[in-house]
This record gives sequence, C-alpha cells and structure tokens, in this order.
Amino acid sequence: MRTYLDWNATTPLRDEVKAAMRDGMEIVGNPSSVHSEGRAAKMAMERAREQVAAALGAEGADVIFTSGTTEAAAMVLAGRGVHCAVVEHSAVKVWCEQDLAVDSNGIVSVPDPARASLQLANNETGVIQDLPQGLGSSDLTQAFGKVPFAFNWLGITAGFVSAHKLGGPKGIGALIVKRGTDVEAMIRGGGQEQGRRGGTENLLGILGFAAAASAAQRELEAGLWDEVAARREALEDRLLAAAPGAIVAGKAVKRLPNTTCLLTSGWKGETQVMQMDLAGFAISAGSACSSGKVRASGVLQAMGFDDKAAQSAIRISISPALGDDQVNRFADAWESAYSRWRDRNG
Ligand SMILES: Cc1ncc(COP(=O)(O)O)c(C=O)c1O
Repeated sequence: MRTYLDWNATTPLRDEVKAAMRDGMEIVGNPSSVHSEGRAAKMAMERAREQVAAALGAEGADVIFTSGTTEAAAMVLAGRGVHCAVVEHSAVKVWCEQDLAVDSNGIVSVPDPARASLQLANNETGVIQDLPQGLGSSDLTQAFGKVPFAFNWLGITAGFVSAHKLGGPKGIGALIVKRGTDVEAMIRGGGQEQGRRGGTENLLGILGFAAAASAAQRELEAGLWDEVAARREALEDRLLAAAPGAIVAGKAVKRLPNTTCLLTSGWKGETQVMQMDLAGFAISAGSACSSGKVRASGVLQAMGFDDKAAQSAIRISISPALGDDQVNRFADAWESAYSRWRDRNG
C-alpha cells in the first residue's frame, strides 16, 4: 500500500470531480454554437465559471480559463518587465526581473507593488506572504483550496490558479483579473474567453475544475485544514525530536497548513526520496534537477541556507484525505532511515 505525501506537486482527482466530468461527457455541443446543443454547453461552462469565481471570492472579477498557472502567468507577465523574487515558481520567474529581496524566512520585500508579482504561498516551504495592496499579480496556485482568501479582498489585479492542486484535473486553470483589466490574448484565433484566449474551451476540464473548487471551498469551511495543520505540527514535532539537528524551513512564519520542508544537512534529499519511495511513501526533494545535474533549491538558498543544507531538503505535503495513521507510518519510516544514516555518518 502506497501513501502519497506530495500534494503540493499534484493531487488525485476527487470523486465529485470524476462524477462532474463523467456527466460532462454527455455534452455534445461547442459552447460557441448557437443551437440548443451549443447553448447547453455554454450554460454548463458559465455555471462552472461562477463556481470557480465563488470559491476564489472573485465574484464580479473575470475568470479566464487557461491550461493552468503557467499559461495564465505568461499572459500577464510576458514582456512586461515585472519584478519578482527568486522564490517564485519558474512559471512566474521566467518572465520577470528576479531582483526583489528575500529574508531568512522567505518573506519578500516589494518596493513597487504595481510592477511586481508575488506568490501567496510557496510550493516548497509553504511560506505565506502578506500581499501588498495594489500588487500587479499573484501566483495563488498553492494557497487556493488550502487557506481561505478572497481574490476581491487581496487588492491585486491578476491571479493564477491550477485545478490539479486541489483535486481537479491536470491541464486546466485560470487567470483571474479585476473586471475591465486589459488582457491581450496570447493564444489567438477564435474569440473565446472574451477574445482573451482563443480555441474551443476544455469543457470537461472546466467542469472538473469547478467541482474541485466547490469541494475545496466546502472543505475549508468545514475546518478540515485546521486538522491538517495539527497533524503537520505533530509530524514536525516527531521528526525534529528524532533528528535534533534538522530544521524546518519557514517554521517561524505563517505557512500553508500541509507543508513541511525539512533540512537534515549532509543527508541528500534525493537519497531520502528514494529510500522513502522504496518504503512506500511519495515525498519530494526540495532541490531541482536540470540536465542531469542536481542543484540545490534556489528558494532555500535565497533564505540563506548553504548548498549542503539546501541539498538535504525534502518536502512532505499532506491533505485532509490522510489520517494520523498514514502520517505516523511515514514518521516511523523516516526516523528509522535517519537513524541508519546517522549511524553510518556518525
Ligand atoms: C506555486 C506554483 N506555481 C505554478 C505552478 C505551475 O502550475 P502548472 O504546471 O499547473 O501550470 C505550480 C505547480 O507546479 C506551483 O506550485
């Protein structure tokens, strides 16, 4: 039996999502067609758009369906000379001047919010940022569904989300913009999405996204993520007690309730990921692998960790679908791997 502890990377489809997509398979029409089949497809899509907007607290804002955050970010950032910090996901970073300062907790200073992009929560550490009013754009991908927020109250112009982080399908997401914001289409062609994103819409993906967004909203309102936070705290207490030299990145500041980024300097993150995989647990390493060369995480380096510490990072990210038992079994497995490593490196 495998235990999946990598919910920040992606999530399994929720049952409600599968049901919504299965129902959607019966829809025949193209949302742009004027006949009854087309109007039925359009109606289902617009209902889904309202559901996504409601879950995001973005009623009255424009929800433009895209293939996910990467596309949404490109639409508003490409060629604009926007500023960001190196802690951003590469989907944002690739378009920006990466010159904003980051402190040892991963908190970013934003001198000119209108010309900046700042993530609400970091995918590696879970660190949550207070977004300054008037911020140009924010990557909301990791925060959506895990912590309550309302787009309408964040005071930002644009936000990016991906459905697969909250139990929806992969390859669908949205760009959310304040109504009336000028957004030039990147993918041109038909006039879909008010001329801002050409191409026949991914209706099945959209229906799955809406079901995921509503389910996530209900879960948050029911307080299930408070239980996740308590479970995560208990896990960190155990791991830090077993490995007194270990560090949890960002532990001193507000974080997502489900994320632990653990550094055990000297013990390679990749090694830990492989050992845990063999023991039946999926976690991820906090370092990025590019062209066969393992690099330390830029996020952790920006927070002041040296290469050896940064390369030891693992990320454990849980969800309300996991119980105490699964998390405890992971802690057991990690602790015994740690004591073997410590005995060898003593
Ligand atoms: C914070 C953050 N931004 C952007 C992305 C990219 O999302 P997608 O690959 O769905 O476009 C991810 C997911 O990997 C993420 O965690």
